[in-house]
Amino acid sequence: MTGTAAIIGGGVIGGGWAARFLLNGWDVRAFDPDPDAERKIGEVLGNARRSLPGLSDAPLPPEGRLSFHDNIASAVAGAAWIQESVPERLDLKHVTLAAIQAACAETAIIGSSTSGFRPSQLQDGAARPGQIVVAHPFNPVYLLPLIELVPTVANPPETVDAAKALLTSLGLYPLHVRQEIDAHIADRFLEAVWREALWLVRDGVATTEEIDNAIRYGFGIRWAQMGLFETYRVAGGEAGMKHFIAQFGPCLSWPWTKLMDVPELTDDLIGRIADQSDAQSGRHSIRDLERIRDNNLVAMMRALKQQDWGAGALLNAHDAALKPGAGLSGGVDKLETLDRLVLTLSRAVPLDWTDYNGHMTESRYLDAFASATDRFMELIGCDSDYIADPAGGSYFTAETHIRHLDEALAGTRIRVETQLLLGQGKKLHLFHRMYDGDRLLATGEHFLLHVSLETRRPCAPSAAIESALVRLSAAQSGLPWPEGAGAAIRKRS
Ligand SMILES: NC(=O)C1=CN([C@@H]2O[C@H](COP(=O)(O)OP(=O)(O)OC[C@H]3O[C@@H](n4cnc5c(N)ncnc54)[C@H](O)[C@@H]3O)[C@@H](O)[C@H]2O)C=CC1
Ligand SMILES: C[N+](C)(C)CC(=O)CC(=O)[O-]
Repeated sequence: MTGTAAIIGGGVIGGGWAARFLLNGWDVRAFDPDPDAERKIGEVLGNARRSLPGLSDAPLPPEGRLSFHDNIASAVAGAAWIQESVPERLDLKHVTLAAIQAACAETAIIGSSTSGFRPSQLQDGAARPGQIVVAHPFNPVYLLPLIELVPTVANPPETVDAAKALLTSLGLYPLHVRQEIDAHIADRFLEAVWREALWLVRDGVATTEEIDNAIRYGFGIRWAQMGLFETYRVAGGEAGMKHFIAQFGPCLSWPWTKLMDVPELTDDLIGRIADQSDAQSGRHSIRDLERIRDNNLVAMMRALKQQDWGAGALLNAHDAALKPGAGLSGGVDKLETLDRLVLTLSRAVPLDWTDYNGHMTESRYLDAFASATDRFMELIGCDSDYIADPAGGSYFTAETHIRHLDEALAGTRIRVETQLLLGQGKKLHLFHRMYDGDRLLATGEHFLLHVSLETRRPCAPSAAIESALVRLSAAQSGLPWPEGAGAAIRKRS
């Protein structure tokens, strides 16, 4: 699903929304009175371009077009989704929503990024309350999937369903908050933890760094994959959740927690927090910290993809839904249509594929070529069913030669085209070329043998695979022998 979105307010959050829409193929029309807005959104978009596309193992649609507008009326023209992300002041939100509704289509959905206001507060006095919902994101919006979608009874169910479908198509997870409350669900947690942390600093119990370490070396990692209740279920052991609550319930009462009291934000406390934060992180610029955060988030979420768990399972489901381009076999060729090189891989370079030289690291070239080979095997019929069949077999790689010809940076959209050099009996000789547009980045030459998975010895493939190879050899017979094929590393004079 693509279309046109309007972003009203292009700061930290509006910029993130713009990037999320653009990189999922939507055109974005932005309005922000700040003369620096274009630069700021451009910087957020730069971070998003290097991190979001590679999070997906399927190709994202071509990037949409970003335009800047002098006023709200011009920005919202033709937009199917309008995201309001102006500062957190109710009077400003009301004025902004009124200006949006005066000019936008009645069918458009207006999402507000508000962290704390209830949707009924935003709808109060609106021309068409049913058009406005809370769509509360998490920073960075281009990477984190959670959106708290908070409607009221004024919103028709079709609007809520349409909002969910649209947000899901952007790779987001719309958590439908069924009962509106101040600060929704997630910010209630964040504020509770934040209050406790403020007390710990105020009382001199811990520094900002010690508090961050207490989170990131322990329960923070746990929360990222199982949340709170599943984590505590495990902690209850075989005796279960009731035992867990009986054992730890008494800890909830004073003096262990100060969650209900708010420490006074005196100049002294604010100064202490700012000084400690400078000592902890002042050596990094905010842009550096954003990049470090994005690298870590991508690496963690890609690890969760491998486990098909939590946010990783969500991302895998999104990959599968991307059309064309579901997983390994998506967005690439089908054998029936081939009379040329075979497109065997189309994806972006993930952040965790890059190294200390700032470009795609060497082992990932083999990773990409191995995926291309897997896809080629699928195309000729050596797919998971064939490999699982006791009478079947598989291909084992016997020799590989990779040439690194040009650099690929994080986010670069790469594709691999494959030439069949030999497909005869048990022998399979492939030549992969990796491109960024017309730029040849690398070649991979691979010699494989078809092997019986029972005897572990080379043997001829099935008749169906042999005939697919014959068809493909004939289709590619006019292609010249690739430059660089058959070459080894020669002694240089
Ligand atoms: N920063 C965060 O961590 C999160 C913030 N939010 C919510 O997102 C909203 C925006 O917050 P941030 O992006 O952090 O603030 P911000 O201060 O970074 O950006 C606000 C932007 O709105 C622009 N603006 C001011 N008046 C405007 C107007 N009349 N029309 C259009 N644009 C106008 C400003 O120039 C600025 O670029 C708030 O409602 C906030 O609660 C939601 C999730 C996380
Ligand atoms: C601090 N905050 C309330 C603005 C935070 C959020 O709304 C969500 C987030 O990204 O942490």
